[in-house]
Amino acid sequence: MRRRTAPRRSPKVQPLGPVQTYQVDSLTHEAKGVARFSGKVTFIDGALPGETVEAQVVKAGRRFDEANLTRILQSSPHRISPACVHFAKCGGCSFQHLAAEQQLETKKQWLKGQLRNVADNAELELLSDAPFAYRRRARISIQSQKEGFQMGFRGKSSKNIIQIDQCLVLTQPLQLVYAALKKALGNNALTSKVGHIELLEDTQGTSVLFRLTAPIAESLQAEWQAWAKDHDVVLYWQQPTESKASVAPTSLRRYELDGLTFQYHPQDFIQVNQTLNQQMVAQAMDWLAPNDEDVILDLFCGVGNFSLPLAKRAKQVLGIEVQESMVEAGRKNAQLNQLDKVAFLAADLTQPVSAGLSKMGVTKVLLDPPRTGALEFLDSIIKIKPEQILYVSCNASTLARDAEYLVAKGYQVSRVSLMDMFPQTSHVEAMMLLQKRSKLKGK
Ligand SMILES: C[S@@+](CC[C@H](N)C(=O)[O-])C[C@H]1O[C@@H](n2cnc3c(N)ncnc32)[C@H](O)[C@@H]1O
Ligand code: SF4
Repeated sequence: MRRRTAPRRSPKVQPLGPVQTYQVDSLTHEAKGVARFSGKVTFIDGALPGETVEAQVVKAGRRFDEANLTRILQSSPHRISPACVHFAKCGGCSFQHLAAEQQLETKKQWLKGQLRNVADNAELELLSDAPFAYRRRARISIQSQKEGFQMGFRGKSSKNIIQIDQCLVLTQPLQLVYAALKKALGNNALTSKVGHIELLEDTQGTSVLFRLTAPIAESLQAEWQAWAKDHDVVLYWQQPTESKASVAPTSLRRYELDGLTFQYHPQDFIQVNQTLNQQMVAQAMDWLAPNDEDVILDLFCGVGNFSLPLAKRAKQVLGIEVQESMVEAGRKNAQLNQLDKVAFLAADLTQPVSAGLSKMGVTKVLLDPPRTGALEFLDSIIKIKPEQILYVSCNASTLARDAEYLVAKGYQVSRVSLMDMFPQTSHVEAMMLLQKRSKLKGK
């Protein structure tokens, strides 16, 4: 018997509010203008501090409203014309309407505000580089439609894919690959069998990884291999049944840093901004100043981006990472670079690690956790009593939370730096050096 399905309830659509005039006071870290109307906070997409704008409420809440900018009555002196034609719709960038130096100022203020309880007096140092053409990795979405296909990124205010012709934050070689791909995919049988495409640029050149949603014929695969050869691109395929593409050891990727070579699978984590990564690792070596008496833990170590440079300078280094495949890559990278003072361990750092860490005589700890931070592992770090902790963070609020915990347990913030890894976006990366308080007092 056929089951009757309940009629789908359409989502409740809120009626649009009237267009009203707002004075914009400040900017959220997600680049929304903050204004008040009759005392109620309103977040206005696209509005800048100091501006008088007209906006229409699109979502009314109990505590705040969200509104769309309809007209700028008085513009901010820091407003600029976005360089990318897709900026209004594309969810990839949020700050292109704000001058580069003001973007940095906004990020500095946001980071300072987050760290006010632990580093109120610390001078905020800065690492930054080119405002565009910095992304050496990107994930492109593909959506096949009757009338053609969409290739691009998710939209700002919807999950829909926005058709992108050129993305200015990609490195120049990736922009060329993107354009060539877009041309070749038009009307090609592959288009309806691909969900995502991953682009990568490193010391090996550029690569394209197709994440297939359905198997494809060998002849089609051969056709694309020929395309890749013509465009000097390495091609990888992730089959619909695979969680990661199968890649032969001879086809692994490589990048270089600090005179070292790092080999990795094209889907392993690597830092997206190559220049900033070089500056960041150099700064970490400078601040932590590893020497031949230091025993150092590199937590959340990936394929050894910090562990190997540390191992060039320290007595002993242990890198810990949850992904077995990256731990294995770290070990191979140590061999590749003939570094024998570094070991790697696979462990989940949301749990205590039973590897006798407190007996190692650890002097310094470097940690670079994901956005969620490292709260669960902080007690384990404190137990080891390192003299210094270098915290690399991609989320200022979890950094602030973790730093407050460490400060309460006897550490003191000595240096903080904003690292502008992702210009034009609201992402804030930071580095913080903490010293054991007794050490600072010379006890
Ligand atoms: C921000 S990346 C940093 C990687 C590396 N330090 C680098 O610079 O390339 C964070 C790393 O933490 C790892 N990770 C995430 N959750 C983890 C966990 N619970 N335990 C251990 N490692 C974890 C990820 O696999 C990733 O490699
Ligand atoms: S991510 Fe690329 S396409 Fe999207 S707005 Fe930024 S520069 Fe333009």
